[in-house]
Order: sequence, then structure tokens, then C-alpha cells
Amino acid sequence: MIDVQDLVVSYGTATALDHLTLTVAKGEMVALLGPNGAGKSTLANTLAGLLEPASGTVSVGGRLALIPEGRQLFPDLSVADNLALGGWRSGLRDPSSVYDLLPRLAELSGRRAGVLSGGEQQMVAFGRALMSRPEALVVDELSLGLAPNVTADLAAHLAGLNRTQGLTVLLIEQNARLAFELCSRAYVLESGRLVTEGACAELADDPRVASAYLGGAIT
Ligand SMILES: Nc1ncnc2c1ncn2[C@@H]1O[C@H](COP(=O)(O)OP(=O)(O)OP(=O)(O)O)[C@@H](O)[C@H]1O
Repeated sequence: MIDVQDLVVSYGTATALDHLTLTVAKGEMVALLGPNGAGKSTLANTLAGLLEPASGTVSVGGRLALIPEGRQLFPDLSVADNLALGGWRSGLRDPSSVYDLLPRLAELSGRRAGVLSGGEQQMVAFGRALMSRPEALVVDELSLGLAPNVTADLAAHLAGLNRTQGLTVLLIEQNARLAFELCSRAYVLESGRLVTEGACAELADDPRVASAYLGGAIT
């Protein structure tokens, strides 16, 4: 579903992604880990078509939606209008399927997005992405700034959509524990380059990954 081959993306003379190769099969849920500045958002934005590769290829085999880092809602528009914008390209006007999944959004529908809590805003960003009827979803930092129970709630929804609808997910996360719980495979990116990849169960036992992302070995 997502096929990235030998991708180079630069900002002027600075190379943010340096010959990155990564794939996510249809129906797979794969994590991308990496420290600040590794190039994770650059990949997300390139997959979403917001950045152009300098070289290499990016191909996406179906409708892709991005939940961007920092949510990027329209703060002066209502929740309902933010959702409607998500349905602009898919033609989905009725948000009731999103309200069925995330009933809190129905309660918040008339509120201005800018006044919502971080967790509520992330829910709107999630709902807005679903309005585009995605076959693949790139989630840039699901857990950023959220309380653990809110993160767990959204993660459960994501896992449910993957399980029941075969939604393909690329989960970009700083929280490796969460990523390893949700995903089967992971890639680790540093300074724009892939440093390791593999099954989450194996990566969790890798001392380098454990010390960098898990605060020591998992017991
Ligand atoms: N618009 C930009 N102009 C110039 N450099 C940029 C721009 N956006 C990102 N960069 C640089 O590209 C590199 C990768 O940034 P990116 O935001 O992709 O990293 P990230 O892994 O998502 O980091 P974080 O976890 O902090 O969000 C960094 O060195 C960053 O400073």
C-alpha cells in the first residue's frame, strides 16, 4: 500500500531523508520511530504529497489520509466544519459514521476547534482523516501531549479500524511502548537514515532500541 524506495527529501541544502526505503503492506500496521529531527514528519508530509522528493520514489496504492503532527485544525471553524473539510475530496458530507465511532465529536460538533482540549482536538483530527474514507492512514505522533487514557482510547480505535476494516496504518511515534503494542513491524530512523527495522517483538529486545526508546531493556 505504501512503497518508498531510495527516497531523498531536502530542505534547500539540508537533507532530511537520505535514501530511505520502507514499505507497508495492505492491512498492515507499521511503526516509524526516531528521535526529534530524524525526518519522520518529512516522510509523513511527502507521503501526503505536501513535499516533493529530490530523488527516489513514493507510491501509495489507495486513498491516504494524514493525521498531522500538532493536529493542524482550523481553530476558528466548528468541529462539524473541520470534519466536513476532511470529506471534501471523498464527497462524504454526512459525519454520522464518524460520530458513531467517536460519539464525543457529536457532542462537540458546534464548538470552535480552537477551544478544545488537546485530546479533543486529536479526536477531531482523527475524525477529519476518517471523513476522507482512507485506505491508508499516516498518524504523526498520536500520543503527543495527550494523557495516557486519551492515547489508549484513540489507539484502541486505530487498532479496531485496522482489524475490522483492514485500514493500513503507518504510526509515527516517540512512544515506542505504544508503537510496539499496536504494530507488528517497525522502522527506526535517525538523521534521515534507517538504522534498523524488524518485528516489534525482536526490536524490543534489541539493546540499542531498548536504551534509546524504552528507557532500558524490557523485562
Ligand atoms: N521547513 C523546513 N525547513 C528547513 N528544515 C526543516 C524544515 N522542516 C524540517 N526541517 C529539518 O529537517 C529535519 C527533519 O525534520 P522532521 O520534522 O521531519 O523530523 P521529525 O523526526 O518529525 O522530528 P520531531 O520528532 O521533532 O517532530 C530536521 O533537521 C529539521 O530541522
